[in-house]
Amino acid sequence: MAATGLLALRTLPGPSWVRGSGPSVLSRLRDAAVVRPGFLSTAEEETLSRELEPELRRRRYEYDHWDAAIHGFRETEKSRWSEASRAILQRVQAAAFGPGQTLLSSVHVLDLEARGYIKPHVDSIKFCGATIAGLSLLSPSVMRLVHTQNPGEWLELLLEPGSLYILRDSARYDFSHEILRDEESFFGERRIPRGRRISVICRSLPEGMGPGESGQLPPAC
Ligand SMILES: O=C(O)CCC(=O)C(=O)O
Ligand SMILES: [Fe+2]
Ligand SMILES: [Mn+2]
Repeated sequence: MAATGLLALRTLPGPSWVRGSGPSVLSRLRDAAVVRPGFLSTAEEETLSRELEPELRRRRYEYDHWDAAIHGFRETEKSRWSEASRAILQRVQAAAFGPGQTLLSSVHVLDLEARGYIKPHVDSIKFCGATIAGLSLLSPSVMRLVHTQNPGEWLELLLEPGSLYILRDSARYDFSHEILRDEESFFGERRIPRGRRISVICRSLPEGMGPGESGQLPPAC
């Protein structure tokens, strides 16, 4: 029994927080769709949510028109951070971005209420570069990636509080991403009940765009 268990473990096609439609997509996106569970310590999670909470609370949740990608959310673009949070964001930068990549000067903070969700979309290639890196706080959620040309190819990422996800290159350009609504929030067979979730998202600038030009960016990507 033990030997069979070990063998099964060793032949699993990916880590237990990434699932996919098959071994090919899992291995192709191994470095392009990455989840690092426990990236934040509990103290770091608290640092971020304590800093964000008062700013978010001033805003109302939006339940947009039918064609909007995000439902049941409030958000802010934040460029001034406490020293403790800056240290966290620097760790994200070191973990997710290459030395040649410039980041958007403000960080996108998105607060999804428990019944909020994000429909499939690809972030604008005009305003965002090759890499998107997001920290998740408060509630677990499932992010699904679906190949835009071949919907039979998909990945699901289990985003626990304190985790960091990174989407880059093919995962960012060739796949849509979405955050599943509570009724559909399953990671395989496993039900992932959705509560309120805050994400803190860093993005690179499109290649060839200098940091000086980022002042003209729209409020969200
Ligand atoms: O909340 C997230 O982690 C992703 C948000 C997102 O996809 C977006 O704002 O474009
Ligand atoms: Fe997005
Ligand atoms: Mn967006």
